[in-house]
Amino acid sequence: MRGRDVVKKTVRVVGAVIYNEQNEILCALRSPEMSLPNFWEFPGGKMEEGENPEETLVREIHEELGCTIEVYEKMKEVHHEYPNIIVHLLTYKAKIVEGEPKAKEHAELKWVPIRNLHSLEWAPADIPTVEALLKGV
Ligand SMILES: Nc1nc2c([nH]c(=O)n2[C@H]2C[C@H](O)[C@@H](COP(=O)(O)OP(=O)(O)OP(=O)(O)O)O2)c(=O)[nH]1
Repeated sequence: MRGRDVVKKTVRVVGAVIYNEQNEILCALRSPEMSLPNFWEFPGGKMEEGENPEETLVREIHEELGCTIEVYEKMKEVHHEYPNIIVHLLTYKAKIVEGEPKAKEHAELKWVPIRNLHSLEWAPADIPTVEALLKGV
C-alpha cells in the first residue's frame, strides 16, 4: 500500500474536565515519554472494549491520578486528525469525590482558573472544550 493510501487508526478517548470549589480546572501535562509529548490535556484515556465513557474515566483517573471522580454531563465531542492517528475525543465534567490527585504518569498537574486556560499549550483536540469553558458553556 502506498503511504498516502494508509488508513489512519481511530481511537476513542475520554477526557475529564475536573473542577474544584474555586472553579479551577485540573490540567495535566503529557510527559516526554507519552505520545503527543509536552501538551496539556484533560486526564483520561482510551476506551476499552465493553466500557462506557463514564467507566473509562473513573478507571483512567484511578490509574493516572490515584483518586476517585464522579462523572457529570458531556461537554464536547471532537474528531481531530493528527499526523498519525484520528482521535475521537469526548469530554465530561467531573469532580473528585475521594483522594488527592497525584501525577503518576503525567509530567505535571495543576489547577488553573478557567480564565487562564488559554495560557497553556493544549493538545489540539482539546481546543473546542477549552473554548467552551472560556465562553462559560
Ligand atoms: N487522555 C487524553 N488524551 C488526549 C487528549 N487530547 C488528545 O488529543 N488526546 C490523545 C493523546 C493520545 O493520542 C490519545 C489518548 O491516549 P492515552 O495515552 O492518554 O491513552 P491510554 O493511557 O489509554 O493509552 P496507552 O498509554 O495505553 O497507549 O488521545 C486529552 O485531553 N486527554
